[in-house]
Amino acid sequence: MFLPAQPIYPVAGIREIEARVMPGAKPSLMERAGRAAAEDAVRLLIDRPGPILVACGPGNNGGDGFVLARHFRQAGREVVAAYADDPARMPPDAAKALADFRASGGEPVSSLPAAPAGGWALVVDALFGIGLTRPLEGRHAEWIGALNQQNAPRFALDMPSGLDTDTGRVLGIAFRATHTTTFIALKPGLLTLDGPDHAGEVSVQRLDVDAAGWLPPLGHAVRPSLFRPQLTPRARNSHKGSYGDTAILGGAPGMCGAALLAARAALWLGTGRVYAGLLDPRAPTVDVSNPELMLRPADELPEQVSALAIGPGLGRSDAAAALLARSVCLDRPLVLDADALNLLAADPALQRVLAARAAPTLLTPHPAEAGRLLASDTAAVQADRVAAALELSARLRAEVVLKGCGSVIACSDGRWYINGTGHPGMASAGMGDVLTGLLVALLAQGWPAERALIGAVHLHGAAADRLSREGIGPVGLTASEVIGTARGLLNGWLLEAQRNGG
Ligand SMILES: NC(=O)C1=CN([C@@H]2O[C@H](COP(=O)(O)OP(=O)(O)OC[C@H]3O[C@@H](n4cnc5c(N)ncnc54)[C@H](OP(=O)(O)O)[C@@H]3O)[C@@H](O)[C@H]2O)[C@@H](O)CC1
Ligand SMILES: Nc1ncnc2c1ncn2[C@@H]1O[C@H](COP(=O)(O)OP(=O)(O)O)[C@@H](O)[C@H]1O
Ligand SMILES: [K+]
Repeated sequence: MFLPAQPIYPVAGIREIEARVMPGAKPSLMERAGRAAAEDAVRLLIDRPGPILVACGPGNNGGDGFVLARHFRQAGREVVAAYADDPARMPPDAAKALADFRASGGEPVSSLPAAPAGGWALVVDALFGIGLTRPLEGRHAEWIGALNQQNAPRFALDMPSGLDTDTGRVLGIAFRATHTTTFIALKPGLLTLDGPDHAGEVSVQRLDVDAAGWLPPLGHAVRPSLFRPQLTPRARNSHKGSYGDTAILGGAPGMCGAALLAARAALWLGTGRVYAGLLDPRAPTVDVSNPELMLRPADELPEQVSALAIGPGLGRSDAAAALLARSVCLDRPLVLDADALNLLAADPALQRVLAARAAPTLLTPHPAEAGRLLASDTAAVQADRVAAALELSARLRAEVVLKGCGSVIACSDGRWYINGTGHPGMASAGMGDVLTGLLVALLAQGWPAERALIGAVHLHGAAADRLSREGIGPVGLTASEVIGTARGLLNGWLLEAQRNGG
């Protein structure tokens, strides 16, 4: 279960690795890629008779497509390869793949044929991979539009054509794959923004290339192995002081629920004692469904907690700003969320104080909050989520999660992660507050900042995924429901870790 985290490389990294593979290596990378993709495709073809359509593009991605097409031809399968670019401009490996396809008796057609009566058995996109440099238009865009209409499994080689490899942005139009086989290693664009909607199920074919051996990766896809060292059993001889105290600050008039959600999440995830400091003078003094919580006026909280979170339902009043300024000065692990981030964005002096903190700072912005913090906007952040998260992390010397589809976690030393759990059912009010509560709970129990952030983000999404599998979501999933399931999952991982060697 605790599989190693998979490396992720942007285009520049893949190119660097590719350049280090011995030029004359046999079989060539393209032969390996086309064959490996064909092997993955066989799985998609089970019980699907009929011809395979392979759309090949002008570069090496097209070459991979011709290798795949040749393998299927040689296996006796009917294949139609569509190719309408200029063979004179083909890179040498791709030209050889085309020649080999012809030598096997195949001949490409130059327009995209209509589907046969029984439909295609499989539609393969070998138009563009990591070499896409600009938005697709004209014939290429038309082909992709037509391929997306086919009622068959849609299989992308390396990248769905039209998806930007480094950012997951759609450049004009993009192939909507049900499955993608990507070569050498994962790429950010498969995992964040529009990537997951276009890549479908992703399989990595390493092609016998030891990518991490050539180029130590800065990026990884999140797996529980990244926080496995924290999954240790509780000492029998322990007490509530052993599991930390935490305080959640927020709860302005009309927004107490946000702070209570975070506080509940912190309690249910194992914090020894949880305080909620509420700004609303008419806030409840007890949470009847969780009377374990200690509700206090925001300025009457103990300051010596193990970890602190500020932001859920905080608002932007003067009192909120004063509370934030005080919190930033406490020498404790500190999570900033929601309006704490908005107040911070408007206060450059406070940003300098924050960046000089000795204790860990963790920021949990969604794209709009990240845009304000970077003095840019949501669109600029979404245009390159990894870069935006890294910039924020470096500027404020903080660990950052940029939330949304494929949450990006950036660390101030330049390493980054993309989380794969979670779904659009989480786009519902209060979900971010629950993440803040999970995170501060792990910090209070002594998890180091980076592992706590990775663990909380992964757990949050995994809990929502489990609920969805049970029919609780995606539609109508509530943030409260995620809390109990997250508790169950964390306990499950703890048990699993003990079974696998304590
Ligand atoms: N790296 C590896 O280790 C391995 C790589 N392999 C494979 O090679 C792929 C990378 O190949 P690649 O570099 O030839 O790029 P690719 O994606 O085929 O496209 C480039 C072509 O598209 C063109 N073009 C670009 N944008 C365009 C647009 N909007 N509209 C129209 N044209 C556009 C561009 O032309 P230009 O920009 O020069 O006009 C050029 O002709 C990689 O994804 C993988 O599949 C595997 O074989 C083995 C291991
Ligand atoms: N489409 C999605 N896919 C995966 N996770 C999502 C998606 N939409 C929202 N989420 C997650 O749900 C949470 C929403 O947080 P946030 O935007 O702060 O909401 P709120 O302010 O309502 O609490 C984040 O952790 C985010 O990553
Ligand atoms: K492709």
